[in-house]
Order: sequence, then C-alpha cells, then structure tokens
Amino acid sequence: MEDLPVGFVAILNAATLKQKQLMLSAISASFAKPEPSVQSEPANALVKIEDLVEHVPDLGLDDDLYYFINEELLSLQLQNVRGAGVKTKWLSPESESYNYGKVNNKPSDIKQFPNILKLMDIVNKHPSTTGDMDCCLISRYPTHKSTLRWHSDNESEIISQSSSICTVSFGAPRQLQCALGSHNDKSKIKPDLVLPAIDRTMNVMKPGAQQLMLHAVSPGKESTDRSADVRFSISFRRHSPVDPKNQGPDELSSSDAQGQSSGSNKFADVVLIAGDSFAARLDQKLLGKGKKDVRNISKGGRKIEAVEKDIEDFVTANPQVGISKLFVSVGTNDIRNCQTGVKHLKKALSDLMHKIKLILPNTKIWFQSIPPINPNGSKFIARHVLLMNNLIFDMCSKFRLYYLDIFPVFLNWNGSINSRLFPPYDNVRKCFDIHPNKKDHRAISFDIEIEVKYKSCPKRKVFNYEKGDYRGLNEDLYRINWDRAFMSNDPCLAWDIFKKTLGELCDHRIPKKTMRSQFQPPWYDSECDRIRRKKEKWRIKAKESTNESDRLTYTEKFRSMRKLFKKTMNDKMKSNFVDDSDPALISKRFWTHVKSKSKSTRIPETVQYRNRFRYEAKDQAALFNEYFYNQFSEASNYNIDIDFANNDFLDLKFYSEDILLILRSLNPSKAAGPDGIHGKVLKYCASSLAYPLSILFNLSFVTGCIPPDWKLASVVPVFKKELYEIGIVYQSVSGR
Ligand SMILES: O=C(O)CCC(=O)C(=O)O
Ligand SMILES: [Fe+2]
Repeated sequence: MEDLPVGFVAILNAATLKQKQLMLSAISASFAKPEPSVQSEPANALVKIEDLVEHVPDLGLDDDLYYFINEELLSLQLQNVRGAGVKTKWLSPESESYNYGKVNNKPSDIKQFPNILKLMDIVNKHPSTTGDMDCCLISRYPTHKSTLRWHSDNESEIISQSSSICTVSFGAPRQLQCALGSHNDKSKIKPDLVLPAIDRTMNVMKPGAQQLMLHAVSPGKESTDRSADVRFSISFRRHSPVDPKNQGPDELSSSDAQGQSSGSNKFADVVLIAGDSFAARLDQKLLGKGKKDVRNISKGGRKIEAVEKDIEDFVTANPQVGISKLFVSVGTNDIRNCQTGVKHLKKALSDLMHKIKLILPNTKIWFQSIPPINPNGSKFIARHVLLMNNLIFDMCSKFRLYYLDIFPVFLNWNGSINSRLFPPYDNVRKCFDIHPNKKDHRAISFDIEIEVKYKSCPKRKVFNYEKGDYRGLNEDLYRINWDRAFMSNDPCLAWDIFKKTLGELCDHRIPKKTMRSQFQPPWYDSECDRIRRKKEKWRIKAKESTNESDRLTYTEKFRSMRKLFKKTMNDKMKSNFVDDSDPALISKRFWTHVKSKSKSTRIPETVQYRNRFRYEAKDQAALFNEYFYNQFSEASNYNIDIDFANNDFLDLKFYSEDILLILRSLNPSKAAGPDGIHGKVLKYCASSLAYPLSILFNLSFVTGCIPPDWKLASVVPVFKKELYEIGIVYQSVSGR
C-alpha cells in the first residue's frame, strides 16, 4: 500500500451521501484486491453476435392467453410514431416517460393489463432471460412496409442496461436484423445475424447487446388480406433502478447517442474532463473503459478563469462533438497562497458555471470537490479547502449541477486521514502530498455503478389543529376525575397518565390531515387538487383530439380551468399567510414554505469538531451534542444553609387560576415541544387543563421529582459565521 496512486476521481451516477458510503467500501475493497490495470481489448473483437441475441421459437403460450393478450393489444391507445408508421405504447409500473430522440412515451400502468403481465411472467421464467423484466414497449406495425431503423435501446436512465430485452411477436411475421458495432453510416450496415420474428415467438437481446450491436426490423411481405399485415411486438425491459426524478439536477434525454429509429446520430458523443492537475493525470482510456470517447483537456496549475476558457475553446474548436458528460476539477490553484478566505472566488466560479450551462445546455456536469490537502508550507490553509468545497457545493446547487464529493473518500470512518489512500508522511516537507505530480503515481479511476432503491416516502398523518373541536375536547377533559387519576402521588406516573389521556381525547376530537408532498405548498388542498385534475383532463383531451372544433372547445375549457386554478391557489395562499395572532406579521407558515422551497440546508455537508469530520446527519448530531455538552461547566457545589422548617418557600403553591392565565396567554401558532402537546390545545382547553396541571406542578414540587419530558428541549444549531469549527460556528437555540 506504500506507493498508492494519488489522483482520484470516482464517476458515479449521483453522489448522494448514502452512495458515498457504498463508494468508500467499494474503494476499500478495490484496494484490498487490486484490479489489473491492463486495458481490455475492444469488446467487439471478443464478443460473438450469437452470444448477444437468441431466438426462442416456443414460449408455450396457450390459446386463451394468446387471445386475451391480443384483446389487450387492440384496446391500447397507441401514441407515438416511431420509424415508418410504427406506433407505440409504454407500459410501466413507474410514472416516468420513456424518452428517446424527440419521442416521449408517456406510461400507462402495466398492472391494468393482466394478460400482458402473465406473458411477462412467462418471459421472466424463461432461462434465456435475466428474469427481471417489469415494463414493456409495445409497437404496432400497421402495414408490411412499417419498419424500425437501426438503433439500440440504450437509454440507461430508464432502461436497465444490465438486464435482457425480450421481444415477443404477435401477428404478421418479420425479421430482426442484428449488426455488431456502432456504425456511423447506418445506411451501409450489413446484418451479422438475422432472427425470425414470427407470431408467438421471442427474441432475447442479452445484457450488453445494446452497447455492442445495433438492431432493426425490416419490411415484411405483403399479403392479400391487409389486416393480416398487422404486427405487434411486446418488448419487455427492466425499468432502470435509478429514478430519473431523483437522479440528479440536470436530467436530460441524452442517451439517444445511437439515435432511435426516429433520429440520426449527428454528433460524436464524448465525455470531457476539464480543470487542474487533479484531473490532468486521469487516464482517459481507463475512464471510458475503451467504449466511451473521453477527452481530457485539464492542465496543471489551471485556475477557474483559465478552465472556463479551456472549455469554451474546446467547444468552439469541435462543433461536431456532442459532450454528454463534463467533469470539472477547479479551485485548488485558486486557494493556493491565499490568506483571506475564498469569498472572492465566488464570482469566477459562478461565471464558469453559468458559461458552461450556456454553451453545454444538454450536458450532465459534475464538479469535483477538492481533496483534503494538508497545509504545505504556507501555500494552503486547510480550512480554505473546506470553505472552497462548500462554495463549490453551494454553486452546484444554485446552477443545478452534480457535486462530486471526493473529500470524504480520503478520510477514515472516524474522519481522520485514511492512510491507505495517502502516501506516507513526508518528513522533509512536513506534509502528506496527495497531489498527483510524481511520475510513478498514476491516476486511477473508479467506475462504480450502484443500484439505488428509492423508498417512496409514506404519507404522514398529522393532527389538523386548525380544525379541532376544542369545545368537545374541553367537555371531555372536564369529565375526567383527575384526583383519582393522579392518586399515586407520583408526578412521573401522573404526567404519563395525563399525556396518555389527553392524547386519546385529542385523537377523538382533532381531525388528522395527510401531509402533502413537499412539492406542494401547504395551502394546496383537495379543492385545488380537484380543479387541477379537471384542468389536466381538458388539456389531455385537447391534445389528443383529432377534430379541430373539439380541440378548440377543450382548449377553451382547459383555459378557464387554468384561470380558476390560479385564482384559487392565489386566494388560498393569501389567506394562509395571514398570522392568526397578528395580521401585521408575516406568518410562520410563510417562512416554512419559503424554507421548504429553498435548496439551502442549515448544516453544511461536512461538519468538523476537534478535527473529526462527519457527513451523516446522525453523526453530525452526535458531534453537535458533544459540543453543546462540553459547554456546560461542572455542577456547582455550593453549600447554602437553608432552614427548611421555617422557610415559607416551601409553602409555594401552584394555583389553577394562575395556570389558566398563563395557558390563555400562550401563542397558539407555536409548534409543539418535545411533549407533543400543541399550543392550540393548551390555549383553547386552558380552562379544563389548568386544574390537572396545577396538581401535576404541586406534586412535582413537593416530591422534588421532575418528569423526564419536562427536562427535554429541542435544540436547533443556528449557523452564525462562515467558519467550520463547530464551536465557533454554531450557537444553540433551545426551544421549549
Ligand atoms: O419489433 C421488434 O421485434 C423489435 C422491437 C424493438 O427493437 C424495440 O422495441 O426497440
Ligand atoms: Fe429495439
């Protein structure tokens, strides 16, 4: 492990924190067993086309199922035209569309087609398939002339590339042509293999086929009966496990590199690496695995402005080149020799990102963080690395670019330097040098593909305190015999009984509401939803109508619904923002909404305390906890001489009349504290709660026992200055 390579870039689909963990373990594993770094032969020299496709002549479909599948196929409302008159329908369990070229296939729920599902089950059980198909693209070839041109189904955003694609044919016979390689001039392709695509048979394209070969459907023979020319194909695929909605900031339908039958491939598709020496030594052959065209235009010593120019020059000089992905590594040279923070670099970084977005609007863009460079003489200030990374992160969020955080990769789980990734400590220069400037330190790259399963967040039910029946609640509370309930004289037990009783009554008297998705504002209610659905209905009708006068009528209806929707939303928003207690104030709900829309987080990605770095929210909370705990001094040890027998302090009583006044003065719009009792309940049921609370307070006072709930407080760290050592940055604010 002594002479480890030092430059590093991890390419991954989305750099979330969870993935980073996986990345770390994958990286550790890759160090334990180093992969041979020999570049593999071009894939098509090794692969035979027979390994990529297979014809299955008999699927064992019974006649009934065959008949019912045909019924389902005929019932489909086909949408897009693909190739020569071929129309399609996309059936999927997921809600996103399947896009290629200019074609946008909206999904219908595959579960509504039980017989196609049965067929999918048969296909999945067939040993020649990967057995994990869950969606399908149905194509209808209306005449013998309808064809599909050479293409590959390589839309990795939506179609898993590690699963097979299995096409079952119905109706008129055709042929599926297959040709190895990617072929720039599609008009000259000669098929390497032709498979029959006849009624009730299946053709399986194995994983890798979409990357290594193209396929096409050629015209059929004309028959005397026109209806016998119709062919359907059901092409089963596996939905990509990465949800494009969550995949990253700038999702695009870029994967049409090969061009589906509808579009041609005008551009060469490249991955561009730009930036400073951290990226300069990356081995572009290894990065593209020999399949992707990777261009590396980074140079040692480059600063942000120079990188902006490098990228611009490349784009101008290569107008025929389409850049599908861009990796940028900047910042290290800008913070070198700099003593005064990094704020002054914000403009250059923003200009760079702005320019890139402008000239490469369809490119997926990653900005890499700076790895932890140790102070090297006075050239680097370690804190500046963190500040710069936070700036890069913030700007990435602003410009909706990917932030590729490699910083934590160089640290151990406990946040200290990971010696397996660092070269040995250099005693002469008093530093670790992870900079890849030594000849024997070749850059290495990791191409880590991680399947991410996104959990759909269950809808949360919460009390709707606005609509509570407080009169009823008061009545219920009056009926409770609190003296009996608190008979034990133990304040902790009594408090538990109080909370449980109140909770049960609240369940009964306060309705629940379902928390809406975070994308909807809090005032979006069922009425808004109803209007929105109507609006959508007319919009779709207008779009799908073939008759001009129908279209105009539907459009008119759509417009009036849209107007109503806007008005309703506006009215609801205004009434929502009025503060109940003081109409002159901007309400808390307003800020909640603003916060929910803002991308900024209160806590930066990396929190550091006493040289320990934490990335996970839970670990960060532990660090905060430790910090705040350390702020308390030791318990004092005063010996105050009190004469308890004659001290009227002990005569202190908590009267329900006083408690009533305090409860009535509470601000009902404040959130509940750790005990979960909401301000509205306390205020509006003050008269019925004052008595049991007075018993509880008196009990607690005389027994000297405080229920644990009363000692809890919600502590919110509030970011104060642009510094990262917790102690300096955060002040605690405790609410209770
Ligand atoms: O219809 C066929 O046999 C092939 C279908 C196909 O290639 C596709 O749907 O992408
Ligand atoms: Fe295809």
